[in-house]
Amino acid sequence: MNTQKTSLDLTPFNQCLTALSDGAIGAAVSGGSDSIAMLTLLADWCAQNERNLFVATVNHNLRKEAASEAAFVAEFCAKRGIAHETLIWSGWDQQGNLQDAARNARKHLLSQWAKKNAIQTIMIGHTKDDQAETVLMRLLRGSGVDGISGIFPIEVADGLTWMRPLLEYNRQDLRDYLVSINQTWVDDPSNTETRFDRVKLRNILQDIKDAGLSTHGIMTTANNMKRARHYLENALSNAASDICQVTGAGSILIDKAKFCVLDAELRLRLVAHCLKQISGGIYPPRLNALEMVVGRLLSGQSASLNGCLLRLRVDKMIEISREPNAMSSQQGITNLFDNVWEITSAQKSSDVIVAPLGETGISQVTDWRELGFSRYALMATPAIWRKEELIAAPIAGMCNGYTCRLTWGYHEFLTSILTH
Ligand SMILES: Nc1ncnc2c1ncn2[C@@H]1O[C@H](COP(=O)(O)OP(=O)(O)OP(=O)(O)O)[C@@H](O)[C@H]1O
Repeated sequence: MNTQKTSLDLTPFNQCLTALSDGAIGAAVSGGSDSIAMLTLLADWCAQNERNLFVATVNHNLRKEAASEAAFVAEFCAKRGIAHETLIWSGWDQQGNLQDAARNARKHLLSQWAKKNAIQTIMIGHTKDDQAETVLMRLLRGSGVDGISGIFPIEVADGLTWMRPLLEYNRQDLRDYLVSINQTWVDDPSNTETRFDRVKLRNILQDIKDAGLSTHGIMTTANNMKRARHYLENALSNAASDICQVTGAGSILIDKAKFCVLDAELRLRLVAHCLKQISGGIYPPRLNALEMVVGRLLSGQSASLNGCLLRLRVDKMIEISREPNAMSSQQGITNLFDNVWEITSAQKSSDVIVAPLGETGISQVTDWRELGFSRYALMATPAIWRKEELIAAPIAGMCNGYTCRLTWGYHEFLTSILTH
């Protein structure tokens, strides 16, 4: 246990860390007060518990001060002998919501960094204030039970554990603590830019507090919703084990007759979970898009969402499969393909391209019908190409020295329904 004398009650922090598994710990640190407070506490905890700590700062390349903020974190780490890396994002295409795009990119960069350093758990500095802002924002957007249950102290996504050890702390208390130990931080000017919804809500929450009202009820609501969410996830897990099958071609089959009589909430959840599983997406689809897709399925029509195709087959099964045009091709056989396929080969393979089999590929494969997989599912399985020439399509039965394995199956599909 951390025994350092501070004005801060370390019980919630230490309690959260009891759930840590072995191995290296990563921390996402922007240089702001929340993540610097987290880093300060973590550095002490890791030193006392002889654990390896790695720190990353994402430079979103959106403000000129970002490089000096990353340097501030790097300097903090250098003084303490902690490994630090700055991860640079240069990918905003000026489309959609900038804050959402930056958050998604950050999560992706942090995941890659963690995998490179064999980090199992990434610490994030979200606080009670972030929780209140998030719940309010989701209320305004019309979220369901999951959204209103807010952010979780521990979450598993993209093969990693994301931990928020400061979720029980107020930002002001963390700042007071930093001041008390003479630790500075950097203030990100975009945290006060009122063009962002989150900043508007932050100011509204402050007005509520200034008016003498407590915002604590927001946390209570979030916790009540978490309980309801837990119940719904269990119900979904039971329903999915009854009506779903996972195919070896990476698609999921749902018995349409049973789907139609399923509770409306469970129908939405089931489709969302299938999409998340198949596309490897970190974020679930938006509720209104999901409702539209479920409506189409109930009336026997096909739909497309989150890079997946949903269609009714002649055998009255709904099949959800990946869409080939949503998958990126890959030079050589290096990482997982489309996040889910593991490909191996005995021969040198740096000159080949891995891309979905697609229309062009499947027309060159004989006997695929005998394998029992649908054409749509097979077209979204990996194929090995040399220029335009198809070399192998292992799942479609054309191996030529290559093997291909789906990294998830029925068991993973069911267990990942239960998020906590
Ligand atoms: N640029 C970044 N690099 C690394 N981690 C980041 C970055 N931005 C945010 N994070 C992580 O996500 C958490 C929540 O981010 P958010 O944007 O809500 O920041 P915040 O509430 O202003 O926190 P902070 O005061 O630490 O910047 C941060 O505490 C930190 O752990």
